[in-house]
Amino acid sequence: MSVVSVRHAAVGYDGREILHDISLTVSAGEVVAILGANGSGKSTLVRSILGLVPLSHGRIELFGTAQRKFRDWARVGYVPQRLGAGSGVPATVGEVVASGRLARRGIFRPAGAVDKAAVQAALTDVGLIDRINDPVTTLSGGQQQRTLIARALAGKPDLLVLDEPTAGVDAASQEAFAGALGRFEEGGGTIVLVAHELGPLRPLIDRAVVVHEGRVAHEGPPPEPFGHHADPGHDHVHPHAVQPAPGICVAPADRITAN
Ligand SMILES: Nc1ncnc2c1ncn2[C@@H]1O[C@H](COP(=O)(O)OP(=O)(O)OP(=O)(O)O)[C@@H](O)[C@H]1O
Repeated sequence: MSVVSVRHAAVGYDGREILHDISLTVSAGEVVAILGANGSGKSTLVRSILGLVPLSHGRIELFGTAQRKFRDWARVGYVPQRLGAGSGVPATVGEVVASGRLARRGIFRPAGAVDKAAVQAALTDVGLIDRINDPVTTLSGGQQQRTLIARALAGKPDLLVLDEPTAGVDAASQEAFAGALGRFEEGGGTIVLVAHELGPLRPLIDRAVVVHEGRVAHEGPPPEPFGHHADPGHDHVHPHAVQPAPGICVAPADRITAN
C-alpha cells in the first residue's frame, strides 16, 4: 500500500501556479528525498502532502485514504526547518517533545505514563535526554533540530515528513539525526525528506525526487558525489550532483553556484 500518493497535483499561491502536474508515490518503509534548487517548490510539495496548502488540481491520498477524508494525523510526524521563535516563557526541551504526544492523547487528558515514556525514549534516541529540563532556547541550533525530531518521534508516527531538517546544523547533530531516522526506518517507518544537502542522511535514502521549476525533473537513486565532491574531506552532496537524464535540465541555478 502506498503511504503517500500524489496524482497530477497543481498548487498555486495568489493565482500563480507553483507546482505543475506533480505525481509521486511513496511506499511503506521507503525513504524518499525531495531535492532541488531554492524556490523550485520542494516545501510547497511537502506542505501540500500535509494538507497545509490546498491543491488547485489533482489529488493526494494518505495511507490509501483521500486526504480530504483523512483524520488520522497522529500517524504523520512533521519536522519543520526551524523551531519557531519562542514567545514569553521558554518551554523546556521535555515540554516541546511532550507536545508531540497531543495528537495521540488529545488535549483534555493529562499526560500519562505512556506519554512520559514516549518523550523519554524519543529524547534518548536523539541523544538529548540529559537536557530534558533545560529551556529549549539554551540549546544550539542543531540540538533544537534534534528536539524537533524527538517531538515528531514521540508521537509514534508511521510517516515522518521533514523539511530541510539539517540545513545549517552541526556535524554531531546531523549524525544524531541520521541515527534516529535510521532507527525509525528500521522499525518500518516511512520518510519523506526535503533536503538541499544529504550529508550523513545519504545512506538512508532509497530514492531521490528532483523538483525543478515546480515539476518532477528526475527520479532515481540518490545522487553520487562526483569530482571534488567525492574527496574524503568533502562530506556533503549537492542536489546539482544529480546526473540529469538526457534533455532534462536539473537545477541550473545550483550549477552556477557550484565551486
Ligand atoms: N505562502 C506563499 N505565498 C506566496 N508564494 C509562496 C509562498 N510560499 C512559497 N511561495 C513561492 O513558491 C515558490 C516555491 O517556494 P518553496 O518554498 O516551495 O520552494 P523550495 O524549493 O522549498 O525553496 P527553498 O529551498 O528555498 O526552501 C517560490 O517562488 C516562493 O516564493
